[in-house]
Amino acid sequence: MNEEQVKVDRYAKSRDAFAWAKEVMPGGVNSPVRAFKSVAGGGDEIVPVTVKSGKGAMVMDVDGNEYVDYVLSYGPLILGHAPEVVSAAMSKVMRSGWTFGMPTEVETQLAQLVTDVVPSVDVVRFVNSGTEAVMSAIRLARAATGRAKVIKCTGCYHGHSDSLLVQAGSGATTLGVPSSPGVPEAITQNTLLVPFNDLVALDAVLKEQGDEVACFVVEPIAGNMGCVPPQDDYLEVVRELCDRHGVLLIFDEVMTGFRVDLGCAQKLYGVMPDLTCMGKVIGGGLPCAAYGGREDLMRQVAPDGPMYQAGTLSGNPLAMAAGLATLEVLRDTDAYGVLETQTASLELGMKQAASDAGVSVYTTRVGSMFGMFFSDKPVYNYEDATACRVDEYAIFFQSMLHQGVMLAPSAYETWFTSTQHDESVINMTIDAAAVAFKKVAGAV
Ligand SMILES: Cc1ncc(COP(=O)(O)O)c(C=O)c1O
Ligand SMILES: N[C@H](C=O)CCC(=O)O
Repeated sequence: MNEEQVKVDRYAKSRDAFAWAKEVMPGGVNSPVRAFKSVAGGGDEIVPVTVKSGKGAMVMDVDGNEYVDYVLSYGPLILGHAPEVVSAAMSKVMRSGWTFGMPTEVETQLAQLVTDVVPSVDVVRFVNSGTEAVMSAIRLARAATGRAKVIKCTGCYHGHSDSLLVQAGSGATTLGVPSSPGVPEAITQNTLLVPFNDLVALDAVLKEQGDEVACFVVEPIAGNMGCVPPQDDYLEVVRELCDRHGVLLIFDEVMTGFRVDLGCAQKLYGVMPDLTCMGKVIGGGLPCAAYGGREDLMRQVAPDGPMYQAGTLSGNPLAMAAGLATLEVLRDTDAYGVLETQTASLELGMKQAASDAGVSVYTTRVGSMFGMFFSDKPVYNYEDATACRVDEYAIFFQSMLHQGVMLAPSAYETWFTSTQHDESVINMTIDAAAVAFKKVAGAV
């Protein structure tokens, strides 16, 4: 599509849909990043695309435009949109009732699979969102240690619970709201911050306040300031430092869990946390998350123990069935091999296209998590990530959108691929990127 065709409004129905949405929802959305605010400065007047349907690697909007999707609902859809096997599993549940507030066999089946494949998880509790999973794991860490303080990394995002909404990544960075009004200082004063990938800073905080710290919570691969993998032996040394100070280590694997390996990032890197938070892929695209870990810790959760945590829809049969069907495919097929090959060729193609256009980018990748920073330098932490040229990302995003490639509407989100992102859609993406990089080069 050329520039003139783009000007003929191919987003007319999305524009109308969004105008209506804005009247009745804050910003017209139910999660801030969806509002396209941080990519509005790319030269064109754009509105968030309103989606009608999705199949495989593609999403379709209300105007009938099709896009190769690298958002994938921010990670859950590792098998692509509407895979038959997941839809069949959900249909079965739909015929026999989908919430009871009583135990069902499907939740135990999913719990069994999770505890079988995630090395550090002996016992698991299902909840409805990643936010709840991390909030509950921290409550458990505080209950188990009798300590109040929590250490988190700048730029890591652990959901929107009050005590963790401090220098958080994702939408909080995108919108320039490092911490939100409405969170009293009394709540965040127990949250200590260190940069990701910085062992010296963690060591220093632990030496000073370690005996007051309940846990260090970290994304093993940071995915909410773009995709930032851990350096060399970062996670191993983190484990040692936590042990030295009696501090529990919580891996927030809401994004990485079942995405980078069936055994999650902990298996990939061979470092075992005390508690693990899971979300996204574990529910196959339905609202579902979980926290789990060492038996002695998890037995402190009510009703086995005193740490209270509950949920009306927790372990919801529809979500359990979708999650179980998804994880079974991941366990029984070469899904991770396919994802690795396809995403490696995406990375290679993007680097080449950028270099051909003379645009400097720094790419990162772990399996099907991909990051591309408009930067001359490597990105190891939040400071590096926020120094990138986000204005160039906005131009790139808009050009990709017009050419039928849906990227996250923020420079600080990870790109995801699915098993359905085959050679043809990857090649189409790389061709579009060649045009988009030229547009960036022309604009600067
Ligand atoms: C690493 C991480 N933790 C926690 C969350 C919060 O999960 P949710 O949005 O399901 O509450 C997210 C994503 O939003 C995430 O990426
Ligand atoms: N980065 C967030 C989760 O991983 C994106 C989801 C959201 O905030 O809507």
